[in-house]
Amino acid sequence: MLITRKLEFDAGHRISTHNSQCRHLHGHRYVIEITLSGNIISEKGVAQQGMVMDFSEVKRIAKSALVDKWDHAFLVYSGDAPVMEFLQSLKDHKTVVLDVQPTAENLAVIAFGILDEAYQDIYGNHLQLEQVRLFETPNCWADAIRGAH
Ligand SMILES: Nc1nc2c(c(=O)[nH]1)N=C([C@H](O)[C@H](O)COP(=O)(O)OP(=O)(O)OP(=O)(O)O)CN2
Ligand SMILES: [Zn+2]
Repeated sequence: MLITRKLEFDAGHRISTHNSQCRHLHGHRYVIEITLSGNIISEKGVAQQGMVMDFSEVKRIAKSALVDKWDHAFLVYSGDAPVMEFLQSLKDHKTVVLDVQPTAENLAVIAFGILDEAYQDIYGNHLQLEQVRLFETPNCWADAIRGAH
C-alpha cells in the first residue's frame, strides 16, 4: 500500500549557473509530496488500525526533519560565492547551505535522503519512504524515487 502526504513551504534560491532568469535571487512556494509504502496495520484496537501511518504522524516527522528547517530559509549552493558571502553578512539569517545547486532535482534528492532516515518502521509493517515529489512551481517538479536517483 502507498500513502502520500503533501506539505508546503516557502524558500528562496537561485541557480547561479543558469543562463536565464533563474540566476536571479527569487523564491518559491515549494510543495513536497511524501510517499510511503507499508502494510496496512490490522491489529485491532490500536490507534493506527487500518492505516500505514497516521497522516498527522507523517506530517509531524516531515516538519521536524525537513520542512521547518527549509521553510523561510534561503537555499544556497556552497559554490555560489557572492551569495554565500552576502548571507553570512546577515545576522541570524536562516540559510541552508547545500553542496549542489538548489534545483528541483537536487532538492528532491536531498529531501529523500533526510526523510529516508526520519521514517522508521516503528509499527513493524515494513514502512519505508518510496518517493519524494518536489514542486518548484505548479508547473515544474522533480521526483526522487527509491532506487532510481
Ligand atoms: N530542470 C530544471 N530546470 C529548471 C529549474 C530546475 O530546478 N530544474 N529551475 C528553474 C528556475 O528556478 C525556475 O524557478 C523555474 O522557472 P520557470 O521555468 O519559469 O517555471 P514556471 O512554472 O514559473 O514557468 P511558467 O512559464 O510560469 O509555467 C528553471 N529551470
Ligand atoms: Zn526558482
